[in-house]
Amino acid sequence: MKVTVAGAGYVGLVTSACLAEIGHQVTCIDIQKEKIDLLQSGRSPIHEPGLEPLLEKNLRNEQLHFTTNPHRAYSDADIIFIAVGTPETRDGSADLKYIHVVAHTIAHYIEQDVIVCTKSTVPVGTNELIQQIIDSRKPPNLQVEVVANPEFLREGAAILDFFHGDRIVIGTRHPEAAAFMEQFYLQLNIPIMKTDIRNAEMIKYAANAFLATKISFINEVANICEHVGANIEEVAYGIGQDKRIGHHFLKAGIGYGGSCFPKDTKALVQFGGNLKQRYELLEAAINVNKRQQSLPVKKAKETVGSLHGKKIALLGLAFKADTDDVRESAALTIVKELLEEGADVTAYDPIAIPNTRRIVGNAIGYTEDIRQALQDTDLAIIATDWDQIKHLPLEVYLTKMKNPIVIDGRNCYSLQSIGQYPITYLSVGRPGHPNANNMFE
Ligand SMILES: NC(=O)c1ccc[n+]([C@@H]2O[C@H](COP(=O)([O-])OP(=O)(O)OC[C@H]3O[C@@H](n4cnc5c(N)ncnc54)[C@H](O)[C@@H]3O)[C@@H](O)[C@H]2O)c1
Ligand SMILES: O=c1ccn([C@@H]2O[C@H](COP(=O)(O)OP(=O)(O)O[C@H]3O[C@H](CO)[C@@H](O)[C@H](O)[C@H]3O)[C@@H](O)[C@H]2O)c(=O)[nH]1
Repeated sequence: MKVTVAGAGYVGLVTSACLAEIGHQVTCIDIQKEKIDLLQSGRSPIHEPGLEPLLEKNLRNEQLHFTTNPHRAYSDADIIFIAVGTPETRDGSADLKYIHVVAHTIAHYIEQDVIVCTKSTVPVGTNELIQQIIDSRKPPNLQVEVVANPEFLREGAAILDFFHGDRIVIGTRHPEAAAFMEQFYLQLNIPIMKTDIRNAEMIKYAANAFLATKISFINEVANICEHVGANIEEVAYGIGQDKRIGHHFLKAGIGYGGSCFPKDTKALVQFGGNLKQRYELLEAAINVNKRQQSLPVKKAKETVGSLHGKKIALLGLAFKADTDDVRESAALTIVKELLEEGADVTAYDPIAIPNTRRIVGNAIGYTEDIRQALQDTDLAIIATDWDQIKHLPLEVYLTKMKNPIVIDGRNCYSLQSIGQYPITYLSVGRPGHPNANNMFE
């Protein structure tokens, strides 16, 4: 089948590479020429495990093409996936400007009947708007059916999620389009849920809101654990054993980041606000997350006093391991706060330095050598649970740092192993925190 994917970002590239891999003829279009030039040379603009080999292979065997030419992309497509960005506007709502442009472009260039499938995360009602834009501008003899098909992939595990997702959601009012989509995805052998457009749109926001709330919930519990001398890892395991709760997404830390949870939770709150329907639980989850991202610097000040002139190693910049994405990363909040305190910061990350430098510039130092980052420092803050950090021999903190004080925002080390070294160690929701006390005393 001839498939076109609009947008060569995370979702667009993973969708393009995976659909080519299962035998479709895929054309991926983007408006950024540099991105398309890079992709045509077989290189990926993003770091995603397993993506580059799939891109290379399918480019070579001509299953996959990249273009900036809308006529080439849209005129003879059987199915078009929209995967353009829906970033956050100043008030937190989703900015639909890329969606509007792509809908206009599709209407202008199509030359045959086509299904248009929206993978971008869009507020309820947007797919109906896309349908209206296309219907009012397309050649009158052509039939276009817009389907909501939200994407649930995680960065760092995106290829795995494409082939082994928990479900595929297909939202359409049109039985033939639903049957077409079901057939299209059949070979993936993933449970398919067919529903209407608005339900599909809402499912995506509700899923992200639930997961973000689960993280803020466990972080709240972690903060209480710190003050009563309990251990959040034991507590999370204990509650997760209840099948109704489950073990996933109960890892306490310095909050969620990335391109989705922060943006989609704010969009849902804003969306509710427009309907005069406050979403108070989600507002609280967002506020808890904000506070959580500020915990490392707060703990640093409580431990060493003024940070002015202190030499600090920031270990990890990406919003989570296995990605070079720093969008809404807790590390960026930490950098901002450390700079406000007048600290001298050197950041380590195996792959996210270029993306960070684009935002932060040279206000901090950077290194891909973790030992160099720690050299002669007064304090280290861990912001990402990279394997390189988790597997660092703990002696390195003693041999490299001026003062071995480690504030671990991702609970990278077991208390047992860290306890064998004279390191001042503060993690999230585990004993050893100086504020710990016995509430029953
Ligand atoms: N990143 C994720 O893990 C993820 C997962 C699920 C859903 N989503 C959602 O998918 C959408 C895309 O996310 P992303 O992270 O891939 O975005 P992104 O910002 O990385 O990429 C979007 C791409 O679309 C391109 N684009 C903009 N207008 C275009 C047009 N008219 N024609 C062709 N290309 C155009 C941009 O140049 C950019 O390369 C968003 O709505 C996001 O919320 C993202
Ligand atoms: O127990 C946990 C799990 C995650 N996180 C943090 O939460 C953030 C998001 O992690 P994750 O969900 O793994 O990454 P994303 O790639 O942002 O994926 C989320 O956002 C995507 C975009 O909408 C969805 O498609 C995915 O289903 C959804 O998991 C990261 O900062 C993690 O460090 C925690 O702090 N504790």
